[in-house]
Amino acid sequence: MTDLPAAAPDDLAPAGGDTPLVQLADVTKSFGARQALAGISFTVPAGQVCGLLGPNGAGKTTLFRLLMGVLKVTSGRVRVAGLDAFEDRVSVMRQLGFLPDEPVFYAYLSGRELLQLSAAMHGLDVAATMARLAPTVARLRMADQLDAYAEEYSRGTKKKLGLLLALLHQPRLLVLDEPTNGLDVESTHLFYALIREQAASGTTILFSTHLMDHVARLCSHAVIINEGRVVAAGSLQALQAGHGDATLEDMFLRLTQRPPQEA
Ligand SMILES: Nc1ncnc2c1ncn2[C@@H]1O[C@H](COP(=O)(O)OP(=O)(O)OP(=O)(O)O)[C@@H](O)[C@H]1O
Repeated sequence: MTDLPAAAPDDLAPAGGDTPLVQLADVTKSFGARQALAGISFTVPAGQVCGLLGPNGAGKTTLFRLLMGVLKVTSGRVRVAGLDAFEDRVSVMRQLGFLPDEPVFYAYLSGRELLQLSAAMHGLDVAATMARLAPTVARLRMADQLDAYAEEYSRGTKKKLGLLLALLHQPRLLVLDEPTNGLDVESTHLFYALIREQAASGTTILFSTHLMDHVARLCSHAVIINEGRVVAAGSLQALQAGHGDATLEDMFLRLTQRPPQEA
C-alpha cells in the first residue's frame, strides 16, 4: 500500500488480527457531475456495532454499495477485512452479509429455495444450513411462508428473508441498510434482539437508520455523514460528551442542518 492519503495514514492498516473490518480512506464517489461522497474516512474495528447516520441523500446507500463491491470508488480506498471491496469482492462476500433497504429476489423461487440456493452458492451443506436456520425462521414467524414465492411476500416479510440471507453464511460483518424500515413493532424488537445476539457472538455490525432512539439503544459507535462528508464519528459516549448536545438527535440536527430553500 503505497498510495495512502496523507490525511488518514492510520486508516488502512495491513491485514492481520487487529485490522478493522471496515476501512474507508479518503473515499470519493461521483455519478457524472454529482459527487455523492466527498472524501470519507472512518474505520469500524471488529466487535463494534456502528450506526451510519445521515439525512436523505447524504450518501449512505452509495457507501454500502461501495462496501459490497457493486460500485467502484472514484478515488480513495474501501477495504473489508483487509481486502479491496471492489477488486476482491468475491472473497469479501464470503465475510460480509448485506441486508438492502428493499431486498429484491429472483421471481418464481420460494423463500426456502432462495435460502437453499444461497447456501449452495456459499459452498455450505444445504440441509445443515437449513437446520441451523430453522429456529431463527420460527422466531421470525416465517415457517408457514417459506414455501411461497418470495416476490409475493409483504414488504416486512421480504425484509425478514433478506436478514436470513444475510445471516446464512455466518459472516464476520453484517451491513444492514435501514434494517427495520417497513417492519411492525414486534418484528422490529425481534430484529434488534437478533442483531444484539449477533453482536454478542462477535459479529461486527454497520447499519444505517433514521431512528436516533434505535441508535442509542443498539450502537456502541456512530458515524454521521452529511452531503458526502463525515461530520462526526466515535463512541456514542464520546460523541455526546464532546459535542455538548442534550441528545444524539439534537446533535444530528445541528450537524446536518441546511439553509431553508427558497420557494
Ligand atoms: N446511480 C446514481 N446516479 C446518480 N446519482 C446517484 C446515484 N446513486 C446515488 N446518487 C446520488 O448520490 C447522492 C447520495 O445518494 P444515496 O442514495 O447514497 O443517499 P442516502 O444517504 O442513502 O439517502 P436516503 O437516506 O434517502 O436513502 C444523492 O444525491 C443521489 O441522488
